[in-house]
Amino acid sequence: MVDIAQSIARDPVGTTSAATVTITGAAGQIGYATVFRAAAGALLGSETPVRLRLLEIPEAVRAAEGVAMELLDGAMPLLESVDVFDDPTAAFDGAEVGLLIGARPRSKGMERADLLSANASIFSVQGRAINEAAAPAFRAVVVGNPANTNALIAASHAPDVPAERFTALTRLDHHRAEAQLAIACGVSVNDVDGVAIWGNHSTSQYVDLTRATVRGRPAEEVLLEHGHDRRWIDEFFIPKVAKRGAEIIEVRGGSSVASAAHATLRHIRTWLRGTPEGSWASMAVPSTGIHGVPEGVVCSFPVTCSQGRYTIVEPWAIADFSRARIDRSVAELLAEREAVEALDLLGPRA
Ligand SMILES: NC(=O)C1=CN([C@@H]2O[C@H](COP(=O)(O)OP(=O)(O)OC[C@H]3O[C@@H](n4cnc5c(N)ncnc54)[C@H](O)[C@@H]3O)[C@@H](O)[C@H]2O)C=CC1
Ligand SMILES: O=C([O-])CC(=O)C(=O)O
Repeated sequence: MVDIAQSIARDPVGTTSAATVTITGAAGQIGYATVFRAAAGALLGSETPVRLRLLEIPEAVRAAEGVAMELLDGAMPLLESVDVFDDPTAAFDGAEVGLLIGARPRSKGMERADLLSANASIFSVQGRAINEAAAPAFRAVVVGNPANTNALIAASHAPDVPAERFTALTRLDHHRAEAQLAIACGVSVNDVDGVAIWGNHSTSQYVDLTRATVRGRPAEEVLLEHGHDRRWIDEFFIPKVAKRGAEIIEVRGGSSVASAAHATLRHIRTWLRGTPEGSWASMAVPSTGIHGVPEGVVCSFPVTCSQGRYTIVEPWAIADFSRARIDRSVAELLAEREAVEALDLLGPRA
């Protein structure tokens, strides 16, 4: 079977064959915000037709059918088909891309760690379904929280699918960091580059500006000109980005939806279509032991992408300032791993 990334890379202008995309939690908020844009070309490009397979729990299947009806009502030229399932194995049949969104969101006052026991079992079931039914080229992004550890669980139950195909979403954090950096420097997001998110998609994440640039100059130098020193980065900027999810819940009255959908689409699009020359994105991926992060956790790193493959950026001399923060977030990932091991949720590949 042709890998969808190679197919897109080979023929970016017109005759790419349809891709099968499974979206879980399709009747939920992020699902609803994602499916229409996926059907309109924002996921795989405006040349690639899509076959959407929507997975929901039985209680929400009717709502998902309503979403499918609306998709049909859009008369969307790229939408080849849309089907609704409550059986994970049927939903992942032939899937080349999986957007694993379906899970409970947190509400006011909850930490993302509180979702571990509520959501983890979903991903063992889906990992097994993917192992059984997905296409050989399958790639997944896990959005449902705690996203990194849910991706680890899914991968552990899918031993026949390469582990590196299970990733988790930290692109939203990456976008948040770009936006806050641009605001602090009074420039457009188009003028900033090189931010990186390390570790867990949680408040322990390390938002790294050490390689970031603003109009090609070191971001820390430009921030200083705007009155923002290293202390400001540590005490204001990093927590601002890491706690943005809670701030949105506080202000909007519900967790991030459209920005999460947008980041999910960009994550897959970047993976399949590549990062611009000299630039990187942040993705949570199974650690290879690189950058001092042990194997056995799904950790966010700066990555470059080309032809459907991502590569964690080459190790650089990480300052003590950064090292301590990366290690703290990795320690949290290791603790989450221990917690799911204790719940017996890791599968045969663990
Ligand atoms: N990684 C990230 O950057 C972000 C992650 N999230 C997470 O995304 C997840 C979804 O958020 P929302 O869409 O706002 O929640 P929602 O409650 O609006 O929708 C979740 C949907 O998932 C469905 N679902 C639950 N269990 C399922 C299963 N086993 N199979 C298929 N579908 C299932 C529910 O029926 C519901 O329709 C939450 O866990 C949230 O914390 C949210 C924002 C950002
Ligand atoms: O904070 C939450 O619960 C939702 C989320 O993951 C985010 O907005 O980053």
